[in-house]
Amino acid sequence: KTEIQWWHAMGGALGEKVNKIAADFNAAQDEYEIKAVYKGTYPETMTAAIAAFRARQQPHIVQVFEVGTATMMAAKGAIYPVQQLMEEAGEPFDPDAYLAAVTGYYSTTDGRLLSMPFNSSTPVLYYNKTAFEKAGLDPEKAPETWPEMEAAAKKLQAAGYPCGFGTEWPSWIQIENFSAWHNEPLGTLENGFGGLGTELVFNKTAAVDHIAKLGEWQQSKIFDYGGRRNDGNPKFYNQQCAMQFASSGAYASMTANSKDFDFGIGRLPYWPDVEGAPQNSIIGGATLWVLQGHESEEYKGVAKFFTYLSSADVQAWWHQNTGYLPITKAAYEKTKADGFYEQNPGMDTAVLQITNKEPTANSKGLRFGSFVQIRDIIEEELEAVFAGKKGAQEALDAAVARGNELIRQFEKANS
Ligand SMILES: O=P(O)(O)OC[C@H](O)CO
Repeated sequence: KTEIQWWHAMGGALGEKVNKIAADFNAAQDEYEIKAVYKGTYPETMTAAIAAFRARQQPHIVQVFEVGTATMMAAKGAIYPVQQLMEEAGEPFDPDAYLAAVTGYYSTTDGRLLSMPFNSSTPVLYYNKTAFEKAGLDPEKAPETWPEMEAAAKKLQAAGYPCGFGTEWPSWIQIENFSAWHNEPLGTLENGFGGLGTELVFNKTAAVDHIAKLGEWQQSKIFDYGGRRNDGNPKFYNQQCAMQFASSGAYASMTANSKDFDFGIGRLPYWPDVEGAPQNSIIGGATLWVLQGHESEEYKGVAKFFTYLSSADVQAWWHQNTGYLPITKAAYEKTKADGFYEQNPGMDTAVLQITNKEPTANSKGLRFGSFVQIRDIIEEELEAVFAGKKGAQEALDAAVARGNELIRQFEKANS
């Protein structure tokens, strides 16, 4: 059998599901063997793949989170664009079968898909329904605005919960998606889609007041910071925080870890005084990038695997079991026809939220060079606010200045 290496960043409950997809593909045919290998967090997996490429030990497929897109695009000799791969492997492929919000993020300006859609997500609000009942809140209704969030958090604290809400992925949810949802720019030139000359501007938008509020709320634990990536989720699992912002793709681990209470899923709240809000949220999660340097027979196997992975059955199963978006129109239609959303209220929140309105220049996604490093900078500055060391304006000014420096370096290296 021809072996194909797939490096991924899906641990825990998600890792088991990735292994099942690989095992099912391996059992469904006898020419190719997919070896799924867990390489750690998203940043660790991306770094490992870059190092492996330099040492000529690269896998065929690597899962890269959405903020690595501009960096991967710039690594021209290292990547094998998927649309080209599918054509050269003679594999039937229709980019229009995927949701526009997903293909738009991962295509060149002339509409050619670069990486394979797989696990796209968007942030949502998970809330403890049992806690809502105890606090006299309606367990069937999530707070819709930030003032409603504050009021709900205070009631939950009065009912004995130490913290109102926490957040996963602080920059992704509280800055990047916050900006799109409020139709505010993160940067110029359509958030970087319009060219490498872009610059960050989120120190001049509604994001400043929002981060100031989070800093203020941290004092009374209406909001309680729990760390980067998904490090804060245990505070929700152990019922310290009664609400948690997290990826729609956190659903599998939410289900596995929330045995003692029921949870509901709501949309991201918005500030009613910001015109245009709520707009639409943007996708996160990851796609599968194919790396150069392997045999054409192996790439045929990669193409066959991608066809399998994108089939309505596999995608609908993945979506329904993980909370990641149904990335093809067929998987979405199948899920509706299955009656899944009636049986699982809230599981359509993510797809409704990314399609809430026609995307604007501020809400179709972001494409900034070195954004993996910029996100670290943003989170470092946010942590200074939450620790009471800096004001929101000062911290976001610093994040923008430091981020723009990296963007200028990236522009120089790639033009
Ligand atoms: O937890 P995920 O897979 O939805 O990813 C969240 C962020 O988009 C990662 O950059």
